[in-house]
Amino acid sequence: MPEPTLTLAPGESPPTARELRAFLHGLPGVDQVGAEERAARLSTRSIKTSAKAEAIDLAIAMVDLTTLEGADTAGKVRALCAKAVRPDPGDAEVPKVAAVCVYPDLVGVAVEALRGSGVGVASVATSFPSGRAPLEARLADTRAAVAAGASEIDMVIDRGAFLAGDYGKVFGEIAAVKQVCGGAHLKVIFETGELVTLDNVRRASWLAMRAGADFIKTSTGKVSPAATLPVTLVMLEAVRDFRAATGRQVGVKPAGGIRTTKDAVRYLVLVKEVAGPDWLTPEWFRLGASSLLNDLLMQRRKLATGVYSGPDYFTLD
Ligand SMILES: O=C[C@H](O)COP(=O)(O)O
Repeated sequence: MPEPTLTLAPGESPPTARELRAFLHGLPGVDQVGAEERAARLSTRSIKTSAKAEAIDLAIAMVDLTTLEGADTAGKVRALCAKAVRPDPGDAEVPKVAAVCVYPDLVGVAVEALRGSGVGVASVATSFPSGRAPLEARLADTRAAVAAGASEIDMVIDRGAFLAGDYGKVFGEIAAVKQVCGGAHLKVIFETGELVTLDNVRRASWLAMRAGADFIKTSTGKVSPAATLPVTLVMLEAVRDFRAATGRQVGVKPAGGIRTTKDAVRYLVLVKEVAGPDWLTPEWFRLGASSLLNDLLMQRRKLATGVYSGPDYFTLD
């Protein structure tokens, strides 16, 4: 990996567009076949029953429980928040999730419902999911979400600018959003299904981390393909190498299309094998999902009781 010559110290001026391009195109190319093969190999790894129980609880604690529909209501968000704090009303041992993720206008409702619970409130500010709005509008969206109490902001990058090679624009926008985040953590969404190649995923990862991302996130959940194991593998390599180069740890959040316990466990194996156990906590790894939690709860109950409760047992995610 190249030396971290472009890392920004506080107050330091950002790299020029030319420097960024040279840096990002100087990153080693991703061996696409190798990445896919390694992800497939790790995904077949089986884990013992006791380890599976631990993995399920860890996965629950890592969920960003998400609702991002045009039809979302305050009532739906309140119900989701209750579920986030107490995922299984019949079992107080089930951990709470990491955060509830909503549109900016519903942040206040979630903040109120989650007060004192320790569950975070994440908001997809920046004109999610397309990001197609003037920067000022995206910054205003972010400011409003932070002012309403969001502890985490999930921003989308301008994929058009990125694909056109306008890395300076993307860098500047991430840095600007980071600035208005204040104390809120910034997750930067690449929409990897639109980035075409794994080389681009690696470039976007380094670009976002250098611009100040606290987390890098695969997808909005609105574009297919969304999260995949090979894409997440490349992002996990990037955060591992970035920490080795700069000393700063950045989290990873695959999101979109993650629906089963089997999928979740595959991601956890990938985290441990690629980035390492330091990332195996909700502080550094999240699963963005609107309909994963119920499967985790059903599999958890089945492991504990031997009986499969069925999808009707739990309230909707
Ligand atoms: O950020 C999270 C995603 O929007 C969730 O996607 P999903 O509905 O496919 O689980």
